[in-house]
Amino acid sequence: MKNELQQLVEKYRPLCEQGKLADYIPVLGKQDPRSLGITVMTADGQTISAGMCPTQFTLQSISKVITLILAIMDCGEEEVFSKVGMEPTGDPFNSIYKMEVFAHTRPLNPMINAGAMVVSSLIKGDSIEQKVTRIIALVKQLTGISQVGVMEEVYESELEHAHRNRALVHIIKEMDLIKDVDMTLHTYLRQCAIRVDCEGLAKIGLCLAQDGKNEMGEQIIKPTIARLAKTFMVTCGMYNASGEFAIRVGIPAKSGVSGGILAAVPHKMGIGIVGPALDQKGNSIGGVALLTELAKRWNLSIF
Ligand SMILES: NC(=O)CC[C@H](N)C(=O)O
Repeated sequence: MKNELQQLVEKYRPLCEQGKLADYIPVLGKQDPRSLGITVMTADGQTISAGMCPTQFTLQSISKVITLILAIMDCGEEEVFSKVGMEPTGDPFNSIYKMEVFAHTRPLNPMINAGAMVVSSLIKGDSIEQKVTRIIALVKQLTGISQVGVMEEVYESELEHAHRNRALVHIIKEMDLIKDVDMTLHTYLRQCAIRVDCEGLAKIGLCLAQDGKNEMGEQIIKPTIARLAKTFMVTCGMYNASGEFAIRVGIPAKSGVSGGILAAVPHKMGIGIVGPALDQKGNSIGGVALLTELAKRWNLSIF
């Protein structure tokens, strides 16, 4: 298995040169575009890693899955879904288009930036710090990494250029979906800058794959919430490439502009990938290719 993974990483590493770093967050533009790595953690207890990847990277949009889980734990499904919908948009993650043109009363889903900011505002805590500490606590519990924290450099870098997210947070304020604009924006940007590694992502994936039970068999997330998270990953997890990804790969997955991909193969394995060079829709170009071939070889599609 290790050799096979290593060969696949080597096969797709050259493809990374065709991708582009997410330089709209300047610090992310400094990553090595040729790095690509993967960790697979199986339900029967094996952990296999291959490739070369940054030892640590930020969750970015992958954090949207974690905060959705936490907000539902905190407030319940009913309250969360009174403020954010369940439908894919078919638009880029930071698009303002549908928020405006169709005068929706709430963002279409929790995996786009507007929806994720509404979700972050629902997390219990009286300050940015309290909310983010609770998000980090869940990430620690899920990944088993004790050193989880915010990569301040990435947070600062994004904050300086967060014009579109500032626009979106004001739109959701106007819709009366959040109370505090600054608290919401900063909580969201800090959750995006939480540091993880490939193994951590694979662990989160395995926990979701096992209906909320971690590798020790402890129930960390209720099965109903784990199911909900996986369903959103299938319908909206890969931005406006989610349809094609479901057909070609067929695994619940969530990507981030750091090049990370979190994937959960029900009852089989969790997969963590990072490859910072992105395709046009913002997904890791090498990571998606790697996962596509892996899904075929190992027959991983849930469909
Ligand atoms: N797709 C992403 O990973 C986007 C996350 C990023 N922090 C942003 O809001 O733009």
